[in-house]
Amino acid sequence: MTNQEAQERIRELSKDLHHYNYMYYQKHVSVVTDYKFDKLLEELIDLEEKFPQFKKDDSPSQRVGGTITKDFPTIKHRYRMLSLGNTYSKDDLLDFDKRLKKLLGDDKEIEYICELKFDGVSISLTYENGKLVTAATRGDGVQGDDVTANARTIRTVPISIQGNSFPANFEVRGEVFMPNKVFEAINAQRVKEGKDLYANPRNTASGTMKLQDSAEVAKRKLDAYLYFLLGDNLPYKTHEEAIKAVESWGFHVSPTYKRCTGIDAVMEYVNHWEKERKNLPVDTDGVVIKVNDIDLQEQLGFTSKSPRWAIAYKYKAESVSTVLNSITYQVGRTGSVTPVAELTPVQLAGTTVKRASLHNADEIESRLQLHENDTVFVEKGGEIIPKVTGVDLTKRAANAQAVKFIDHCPECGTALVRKDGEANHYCPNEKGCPPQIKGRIEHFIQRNALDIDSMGGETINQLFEKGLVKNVADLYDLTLKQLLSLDRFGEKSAHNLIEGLKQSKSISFARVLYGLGIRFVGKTVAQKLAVHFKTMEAIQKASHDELVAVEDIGGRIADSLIEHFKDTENLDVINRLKAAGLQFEDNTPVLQKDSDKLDGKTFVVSGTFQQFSRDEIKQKIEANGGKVVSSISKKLDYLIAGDKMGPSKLDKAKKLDVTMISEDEFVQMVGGPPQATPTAKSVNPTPGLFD
Ligand SMILES: NC(=O)c1ccc[n+]([C@@H]2O[C@H](COP(=O)([O-])OP(=O)(O)OC[C@H]3O[C@@H](n4cnc5c(N)ncnc54)[C@H](O)[C@@H]3O)[C@@H](O)[C@H]2O)c1
Ligand SMILES: [Zn+2]
Repeated sequence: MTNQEAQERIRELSKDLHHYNYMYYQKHVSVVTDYKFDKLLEELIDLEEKFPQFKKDDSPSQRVGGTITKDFPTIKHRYRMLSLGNTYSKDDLLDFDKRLKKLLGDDKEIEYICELKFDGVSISLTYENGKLVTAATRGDGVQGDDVTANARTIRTVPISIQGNSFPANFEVRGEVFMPNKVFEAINAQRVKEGKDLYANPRNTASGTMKLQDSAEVAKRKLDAYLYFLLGDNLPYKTHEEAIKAVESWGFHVSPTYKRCTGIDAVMEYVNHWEKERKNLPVDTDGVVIKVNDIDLQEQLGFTSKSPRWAIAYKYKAESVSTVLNSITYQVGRTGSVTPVAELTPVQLAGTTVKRASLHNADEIESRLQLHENDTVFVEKGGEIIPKVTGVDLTKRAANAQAVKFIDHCPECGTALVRKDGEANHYCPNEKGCPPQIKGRIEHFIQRNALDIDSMGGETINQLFEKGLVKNVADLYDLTLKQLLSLDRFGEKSAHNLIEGLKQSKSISFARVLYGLGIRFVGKTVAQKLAVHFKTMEAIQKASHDELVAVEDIGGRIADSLIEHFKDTENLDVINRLKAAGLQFEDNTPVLQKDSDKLDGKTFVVSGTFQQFSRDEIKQKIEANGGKVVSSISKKLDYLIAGDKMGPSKLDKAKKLDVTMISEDEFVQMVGGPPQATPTAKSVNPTPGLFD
């Protein structure tokens, strides 16, 4: 390779790697596989070693890959957060062990701690006097994003540590991840909603940690494993002791770590988990091998990017090649079109793979540049949904045609549209496109909406095919006779369905509104709209300004509502549902505002009370302008402590110095029990459930 070629290649590699880093850390998207990324980085490091004159200070080989964003305040790390040297080769592990022995000038077997390498996002948590004060992402290693509010939603991250055997100031580091079960459930829900699938748990976890709304983060049920303790003058001599201490303070430490003396024992651990890791509830992409003795760690020190006393051995994602037979296109409830690769069946990581996700047009035409009958590589992205990762160009026929994304809906023939800035194509034929119509009916009858569980997908199919149901209002015109004309539909099923429809007439307005499937009107939004406007009529009449004045209703939602009500067919459906007797008025009792005495104050209610039920006390707080929250934090104004309050609540409140008041003190604050509420008390049978 000439100097010029090397310079050119280094420039090219640096540019690509910078781009992949940007996409991975900022956009939570893997443009290439980790394996490919690591190989390119290795090539760059290699070239820079041979041609050091072309190595730049800002080369991806010299810096931790992440960056900070402008969406969050920045936190400067007290101790730099580094990356790890990594390898896919077992020989390199032997070299690593040899290198360390040489550096230490001692031939004695080294004691290592092996841990699994969890595939998520790194997090740094700092504690002062046992209280969580900050949580930061790794960022560029020097400073990271302040994601404290989001980290607080992770149930296994203690906000306050029990006991008193911990250092006054310390930092713990670990990995925030999304358990595979949670990831699958989220994707299953997205399928139902006709939305794009998330690619893998790691990117979903990293995207989730960067959400602005921590209530949304809480719903995503992230978890965290901690694996590193830092602080000044800590008493621990080994990494293992430190980890055990971290565990004893109530942090979530994966029990999979193991002390291994000598590299042979390390190899055994690596080999054991290569298969076994597939049974874990979380993705792992390798093993991290750390020198156990902290003195030795200090002797070995760091390079610019990673500690010399640790290395990551990464398992190669299993990949197979197979033939792409065709591409099919699925149209979801919202009209979004998802391409799916139909493959010659092949065995992969224990299952037969026949289909793989292709995401969108860019994936097909730009990233993969698929041609007909290509031989493609398939990997299990995050071990779950198989994914086409690349094309074996050596097997491509000379005359193969490039695949073009369809331009018309495969279901109804309407020209597809793609909105600016969106990756997906949509079929705009909302009213006439069968999967969209059927999808809307499925949405309407689901458990969170009208809850008509006597009706399944197959029934909807038949009703649609026979022309009996074209929209949700048609459901209420169905007759017993029509139902009995359906295949495999007996008396009993027919009666059940009619009964289900009848019962749905008492379902609350908020759920009916949600069931209509208006774009962007999810469960919470529907609830807010129903409570605020009380009637469908009022919502229909509301102006854009009036809509966005409601808490949590943004411009996009308002636009969508206004758009929906402009359509005469939609109005017709609403009117027919009304005529059929469905609820279009909110009848949750009107809360009378007593005063503004508690304006801006937050409360946690815990235990049981003499004069109030918990719901009453909550109503009273709100009626006086206060807000009820569910968890005790430093920022909390008052904890109203009743009888049988949970001891952990009490402890926490004391630790955080939260003001605790009794029921009587609360009554004095607002004056008298609520007038509007009935006398019968609904005592909460399980104290602690509410808070
Ligand atoms: N596919 C892509 O486009 C793309 C782009 C950028 C980076 N990446 C991937 O990310 C890697 C670089 O990321 P990185 O710098 O975080 O390095 P890394 O993933 O190789 O290792 C360091 C990280 O491992 C994590 N970790 C998990 N378990 C751990 C444990 N038990 N002990 C210590 N650390 C543990 C920590 O978060 C730590 O920051 C690349 O090697 C590549 O595989 C992929
Ligand atoms: Zn269509």
